[in-house]
Amino acid sequence: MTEQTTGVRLRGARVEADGPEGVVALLQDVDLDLTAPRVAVVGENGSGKSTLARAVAGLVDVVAGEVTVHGVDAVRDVKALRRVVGMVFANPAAQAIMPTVREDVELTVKSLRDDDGRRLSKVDVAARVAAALAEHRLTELAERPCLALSSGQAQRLAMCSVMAGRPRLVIADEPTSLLDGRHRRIIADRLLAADGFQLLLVTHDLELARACDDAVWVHEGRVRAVGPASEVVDAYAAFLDEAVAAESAVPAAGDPAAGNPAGASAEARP
Ligand SMILES: Nc1ncnc2c1ncn2[C@@H]1O[C@H](COP(=O)(O)OP(=O)(O)OP(=O)(O)O)[C@@H](O)[C@H]1O
Repeated sequence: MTEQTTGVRLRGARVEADGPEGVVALLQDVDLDLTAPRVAVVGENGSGKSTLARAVAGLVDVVAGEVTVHGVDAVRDVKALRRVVGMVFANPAAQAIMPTVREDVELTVKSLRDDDGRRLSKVDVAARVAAALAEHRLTELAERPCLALSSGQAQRLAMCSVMAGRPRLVIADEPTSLLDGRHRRIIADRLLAADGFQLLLVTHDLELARACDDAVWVHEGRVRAVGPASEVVDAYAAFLDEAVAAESAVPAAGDPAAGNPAGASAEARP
């Protein structure tokens, strides 16, 4: 068997969880070959996007099938997987490990090795940490305790610490959800540059998803569509529009606007 050494490959992947009525599949029959530099993952709440991201990151048990990430068997060799994958979680507060911003980035940089497999010198580490902090507009916050960061600052730190590890695959789960417009642009541009890494971007931000090369639409734990981002995102957006239209056509109890085409749209109602 030839091994795919770039990109992400899944074959028949299945993830399960224990539900009140027994085992349920959170993901099933997932076959994907993701080789584009930037791949968006879209889908409704609870469809399985984060589960897919976590399966690729080796953070959930894949009970059946194969997952290969840049040549690494993600199901059986999680230690090797750690060297090629960096993941930014939807909840950045859970991500910082060290007491201060600088130390958190430093921890990642210290794990790097030079081309000969040697540890980096102290001078090198300090220079790379300073560059990473500057790139993510965190220099002024370098000595701040991680626990004192605002949620948007914590999201930027999470991104900075992951990027500083120079992973071949960056998995970002809603990386801009907590950011103001300026920082959303900065982080989005950095991610979409996909400079030296492949990006797997889980997002509800369809503008961001469209800016990727390819997209995967996850629906009820299965891949509903995969292909060029503009096509997949357009299909998903049309599905959402239809779902909203169908819902607003059904009168809800105590809601006089429901079902009235001249009334408030579903989005406009609280
Ligand atoms: N450990 C678990 N045990 C049981 N069910 C789980 C578990 N983890 C996730 N789920 C369920 O699996 C489904 C998919 O969850 P997932 O977080 O992957 O969705 P998502 O597409 O990322 O959603 P969102 O857009 O809301 O973040 C959801 O119904 C969720 O409740």
